[in-house]
Amino acid sequence: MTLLEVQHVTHSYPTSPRPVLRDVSLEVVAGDVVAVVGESGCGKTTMGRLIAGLTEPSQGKVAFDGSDIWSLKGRAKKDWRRRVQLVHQDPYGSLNPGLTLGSTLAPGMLYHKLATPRTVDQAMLEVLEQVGLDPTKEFLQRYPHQLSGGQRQRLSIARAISLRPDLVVADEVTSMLDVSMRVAILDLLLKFRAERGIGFVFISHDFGVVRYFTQGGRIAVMFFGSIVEVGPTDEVVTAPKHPYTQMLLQAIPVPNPALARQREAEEAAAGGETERLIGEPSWTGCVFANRCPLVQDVCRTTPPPLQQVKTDDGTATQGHQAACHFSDRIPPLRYLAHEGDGASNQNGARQNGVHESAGGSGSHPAQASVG
Ligand SMILES: Nc1ncnc2c1ncn2[C@@H]1O[C@H](COP(=O)(O)OP(=O)(O)OP(=O)(O)O)[C@@H](O)[C@H]1O
Repeated sequence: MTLLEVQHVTHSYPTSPRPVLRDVSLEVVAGDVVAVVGESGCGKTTMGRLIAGLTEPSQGKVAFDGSDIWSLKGRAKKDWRRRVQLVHQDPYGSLNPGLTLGSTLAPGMLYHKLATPRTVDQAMLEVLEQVGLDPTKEFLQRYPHQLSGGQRQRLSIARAISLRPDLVVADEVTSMLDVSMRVAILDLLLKFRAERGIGFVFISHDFGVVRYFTQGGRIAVMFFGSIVEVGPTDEVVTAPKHPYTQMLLQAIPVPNPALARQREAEEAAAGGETERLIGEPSWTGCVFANRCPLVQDVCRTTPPPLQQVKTDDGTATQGHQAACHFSDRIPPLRYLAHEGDGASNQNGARQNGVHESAGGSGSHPAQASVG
């Protein structure tokens, strides 16, 4: 069942010279996880705010459970407000410093009738326990500044989860945490996904984190307000069909030192990646044309539509789309970030003080960053 539909959304801020989102569409099925990944300023947070109903799109529609969220009224609106929750990048900014933890959690549960004044204390203690915080009445008396960064993020998650949402928009939820906390927070969210079937729109600039969180889900890659590739996580990370996705993946550090040195040498011989990574977007043809290593004349004049990619045997891959005139000519990835990472990834996890459960898959979120 489709829970969320972003349909042809274009969005401009009054002060922005160009739209910050351009004809963006995205679907999230109930219980599914879809990541939006791209470099800083590409429009990810704007997308999250539109989905959470904090910003109204200039054009296009955001629909939840089949209804345009901006047409909802009365009980349906109240219900939608509970069912879609946003967890921010900055737990410091999203929590009221003047409210105790109890006063932070209780009002939402009472307003949505998920607890009564008699049961709310017990309900809050249960939520604290579920997110790994101290489930005691004394803890509920604390203020946000008395918590560590990781505890504050757990509290933000508690506030969202306490309302029993169907969809959580998680916007850069680990970016302000040190590496030792990242995996724990990601695993906590994944636990809620597995146990409660909560769907996620997971926003991050960090492809390593995205790959870890969206196993079995989907990834949408955004470049300057446009989705340039979307598809199942496995396919996008192993066989990207847009040069920008490929660039982001190639930027993930390779844990194997010999491979890393080889890659550096090849990049230096090819003139380096830096020039390409700082090129301005093109506004006439393909948005990526000015940075693209494969650019052709047509790319500078004609924007490529987001369309089904072809697999090697010529069949279209269900749900894997790319906006590139030459997506069938993208060469295979030269270096996969999980290559040769068995022991070295675990060593990296130890060095970084991160527990090892995330290292074995070769997609350790402490090791990869883009943008
Ligand atoms: N309220 C606003 N008013 C005007 N411009 C804005 C506003 N919010 C964001 N922008 C601009 O819109 C563009 C997209 O910003 P957005 O925060 O959505 O991107 P992002 O990918 O989340 O980046 P970051 O990770 O740095 O937050 C940027 O150029 C930004 O400067």
